[in-house]
Amino acid sequence: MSGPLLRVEGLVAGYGRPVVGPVSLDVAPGDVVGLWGPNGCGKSTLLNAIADRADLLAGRILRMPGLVIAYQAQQPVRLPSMPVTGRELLRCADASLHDMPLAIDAVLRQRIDRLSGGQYQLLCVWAAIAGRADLILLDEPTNNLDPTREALLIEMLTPSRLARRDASGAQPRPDRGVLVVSHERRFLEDACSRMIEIP
Ligand SMILES: Nc1ncnc2c1ncn2[C@@H]1O[C@H](COP(=O)(O)OP(=O)(O)OP(=O)(O)O)[C@@H](O)[C@H]1O
Repeated sequence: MSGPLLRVEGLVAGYGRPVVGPVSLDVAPGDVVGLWGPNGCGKSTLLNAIADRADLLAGRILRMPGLVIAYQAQQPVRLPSMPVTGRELLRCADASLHDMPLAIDAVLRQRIDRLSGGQYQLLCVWAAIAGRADLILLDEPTNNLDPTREALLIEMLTPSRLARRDASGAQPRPDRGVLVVSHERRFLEDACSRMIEIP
């Protein structure tokens, strides 16, 4: 693979009217890129535009041909009644159970509507990270997480954990990228290879 997974050039995005931009950035294989900025500056809107959920009002978004994107929303949808287990949720997301942290393994048999906010958040992040996506978009993934689980999330985002293995299973390849939004600057400094500030 050569070239970036994603290239954003002079992007202005919004909902009928512009709320963010112009912004330019690249996400290359192996990158974990943080988007930081104050509440309301348009971080989620930028992710939404990349995931085709907001209006692209100027500029352009170039995606590697065949790029598979996983998108973790700021508030993962959870209805009052969802009689689905953690394991079934991961199966729907085509997420691997390989190398899964114990904290996630512990909730696999439970119904997702009975998980705590932090348990559900971490499960959803794993569903995005451990699936087949080449580019993973995470919006405020630390929501509801205690310090232990936040440290676990940082570990889940290390390049060696994100890398896919080749056919022999031996050689991890840095062929995936992550774009992560947070208003927590310290988390991004610890988790990301690079940060971009949205004014
Ligand atoms: N669906 C929508 N329709 C219209 N305006 C919206 C919509 N979603 C967000 N906005 C507006 O876009 C602006 C940017 O919101 P956005 O959620 O992208 O900011 P953010 O930087 O992610 O904020 P936060 O840190 O609080 O999550 C805000 O003024 C918000 O009111």
